[in-house]
Amino acid sequence: MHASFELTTPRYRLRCRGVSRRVTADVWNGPAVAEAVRNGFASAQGGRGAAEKPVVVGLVPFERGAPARLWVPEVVKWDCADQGALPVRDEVTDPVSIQGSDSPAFREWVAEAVRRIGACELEKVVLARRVIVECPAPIDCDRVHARLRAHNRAAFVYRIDLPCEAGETSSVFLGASPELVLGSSGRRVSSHPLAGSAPRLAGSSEDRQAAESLLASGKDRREHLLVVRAVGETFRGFAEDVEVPGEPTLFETPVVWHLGTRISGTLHEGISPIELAYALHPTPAVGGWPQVAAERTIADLEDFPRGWYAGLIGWMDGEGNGEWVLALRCGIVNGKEATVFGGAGIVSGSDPEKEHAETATKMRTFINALM
Ligand SMILES: C=C(O[C@@H]1C=C(C(=O)O)C=C[C@H]1O)C(=O)O
Repeated sequence: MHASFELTTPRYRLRCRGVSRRVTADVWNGPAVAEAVRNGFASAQGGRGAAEKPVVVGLVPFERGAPARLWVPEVVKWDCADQGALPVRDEVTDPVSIQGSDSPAFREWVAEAVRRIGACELEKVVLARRVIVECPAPIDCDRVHARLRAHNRAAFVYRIDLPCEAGETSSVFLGASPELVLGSSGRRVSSHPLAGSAPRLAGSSEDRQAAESLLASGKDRREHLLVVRAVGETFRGFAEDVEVPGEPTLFETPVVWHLGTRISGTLHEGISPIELAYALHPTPAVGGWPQVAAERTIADLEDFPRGWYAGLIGWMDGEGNGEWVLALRCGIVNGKEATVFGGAGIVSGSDPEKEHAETATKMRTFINALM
């Protein structure tokens, strides 16, 4: 099977090919997945066609309970992060059509979520929508990938071949995520949840003003705090010396400002980081709070399955090192067509028009690389 997995971060570039061992992760249970990963490492070690120091890479879907796709690749290549300018062919691609760029349905979902929040059914839910871009010729994934990397140097940029369902052509999942759900270095673990967003503005003083207003916004701070509280609580169940800063800081991508908080700790002895990743996911940065009510609201309102969007993408080795990031600012390319995803956190006081605009801003990360 031709399985290609690439992750470029500010610190390294990981490129994998082929499948040496599959890791069966059909049950949504962190310890069981950790055990399957350990078995994958054990059987890959010394096995024919295995990489020297095996890693497990793959994807965990958004939906709790749906199977993850994890494997030990055959060929693993580590490099330094991209240095200098990237060669990017910059011819313009005009799409044939863009479906869903204006979504009255999304505004209705937001209004309905605000109503449910007002009725105390939940405090926060992240609602997403998708746009389908059709291009005149098959989309050049190498070009989109190079542009994502060139434009998003601080991001986790990924490119993964998605398996084909019977009768379907294969598709490629590409994106530039700003959000680390779990990084681990031995037993040291950290997370950098983001929630609360404002679009970047053209003038530098206007842009700075937008950032300061975000930092001062009560609505965005509440939205952010729900995520930080949930991630901090989960960390405390799995780690010691947990540090949760009291104040968020500003985090920028080329298109949007976010509020972010870096949470850290030391994993309890004998716990695999994948167990903590499973316990964290999906955080209220992409689901909501309380979790079950938010997931029910997403299932009730959104009209498409999220699949890998808002899931986890990452890698880990047998020594506790790894990084799992959120599959955001992404699209799935299939021939001439790209399906692009974007979501926004809804809390009391959310305005449907502004949330619609926020999802469009987030989708620009991918669309700017496509066109
Ligand atoms: C849901 C997305 O982004 C998430 C939602 C955010 C928000 O609502 O402010 C911010 C960062 C992400 O955690 C997305 O990019 O699709």
